[in-house]
Amino acid sequence: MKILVTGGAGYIGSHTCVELLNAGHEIVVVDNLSNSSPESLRWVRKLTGKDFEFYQIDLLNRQDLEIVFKQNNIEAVIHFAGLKSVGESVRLPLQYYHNNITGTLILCELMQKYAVQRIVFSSSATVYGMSEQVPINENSPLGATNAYGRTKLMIEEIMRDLYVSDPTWSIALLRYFNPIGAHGSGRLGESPNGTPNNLMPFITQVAIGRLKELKIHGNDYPTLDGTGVRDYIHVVDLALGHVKALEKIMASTGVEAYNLGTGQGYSVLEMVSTFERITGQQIPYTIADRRPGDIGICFSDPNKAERELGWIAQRGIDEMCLDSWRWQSHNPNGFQKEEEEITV
Ligand SMILES: NC(=O)c1ccc[n+]([C@@H]2O[C@H](COP(=O)([O-])OP(=O)(O)OC[C@H]3O[C@@H](n4cnc5c(N)ncnc54)[C@H](O)[C@@H]3O)[C@@H](O)[C@H]2O)c1
Ligand SMILES: O=c1ccn([C@@H]2O[C@H](COP(=O)(O)OP(=O)(O)O[C@H]3O[C@H](CO)[C@H](O)[C@H](O)[C@H]3O)[C@@H](O)[C@H]2O)c(=O)[nH]1
Repeated sequence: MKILVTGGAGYIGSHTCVELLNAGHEIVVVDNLSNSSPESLRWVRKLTGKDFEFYQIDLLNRQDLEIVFKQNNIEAVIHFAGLKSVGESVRLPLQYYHNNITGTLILCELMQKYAVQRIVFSSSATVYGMSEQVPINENSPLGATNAYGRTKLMIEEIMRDLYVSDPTWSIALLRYFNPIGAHGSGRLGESPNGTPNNLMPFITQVAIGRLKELKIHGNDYPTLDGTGVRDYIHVVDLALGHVKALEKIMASTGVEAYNLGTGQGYSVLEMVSTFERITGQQIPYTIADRRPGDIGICFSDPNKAERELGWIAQRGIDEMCLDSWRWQSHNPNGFQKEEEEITV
């Protein structure tokens, strides 16, 4: 029996593949490589010493995806595949709705057809919208401020309807806070296309000299130093959360949302000074205007995941910064090939 990992070549997916294989699961990966490189899967194999099947397939192609279900004995799905850029989703809403929602519908239809009724879905803290009440627990009000966030909310609702229609489904909706960091080997990490939107890849690209300076988006929020506060979580902890969620959905039916965060908030300036202290690199910055749509403070109450999944984030902010930097310094251009010469 195998676990189907959609979007398994991506940032969080590839780290989760490592932890699934390390935990003794067999996997099969589907990814269209629209935002990733097959290099990540090569490293997953190398780091774990285990092999698995990879299908370069688009979820929107029902015929191709059905072949995966026919050729493999799948017992559960971890569904990462989706487009994730907030700004792009505002410009290209139809593309986001089509890819994320239609892709999920096709996946779930095939799951139903092949009686695979267990799924772990990549949701996001973005489903809490502009909520300024912290810590945020799973019962906090939901809302979306952009098309990307709305796809996550809609998919959560679709999954709830699916469970109502058939209570043999078992579904975990994992609401990630801010994943950063990289595999401790420095061989797997986040490899954004173009200029990064998110804080940590921006910081590491300043440190490596690809970008000149960080622009801090606002220093007039009601936080300790005025800059935005977020709940950063190490991607390996996040990956381990998927292994725990998988165990949970294998053992029971239902549909449940879980926050995956540390429960601790750090400001942008705290992130910059921690990164500088841990890596010895200087991060020049300027203060710019607030970024439209940003909130001041966002951090999780992660207790439900601890209680019900037996999961708790172990890695602190120092390790997150160090691992992000190790990845970036080993791979100055991400997965864009120059590292080919590097030997392990
Ligand atoms: N990284 C974050 O900050 C964050 C936060 C919250 C939620 N999430 C969600 O977690 C999931 C994984 O995020 P990530 O950071 O690893 O992103 P990523 O872009 O690195 O990974 C997503 C993968 O899905 C693939 N993909 C996209 N559309 C596809 C399709 N139609 N068919 C097949 N493959 C497709 C991409 O090629 C990519 O490899 C996404 O659903 C994202 O929305 C991410
Ligand atoms: O160049 C930058 C980038 C970010 N920031 C600040 O750094 C903090 C974190 O910003 P990110 O863009 O890294 O993360 P967000 O919390 O804004 O958003 C991310 O996490 C959300 C979940 O909380 C959603 O999943 C969303 O899709 C994802 O991009 C914010 O205060 C932001 O204003 C800067 O100052 N400069």
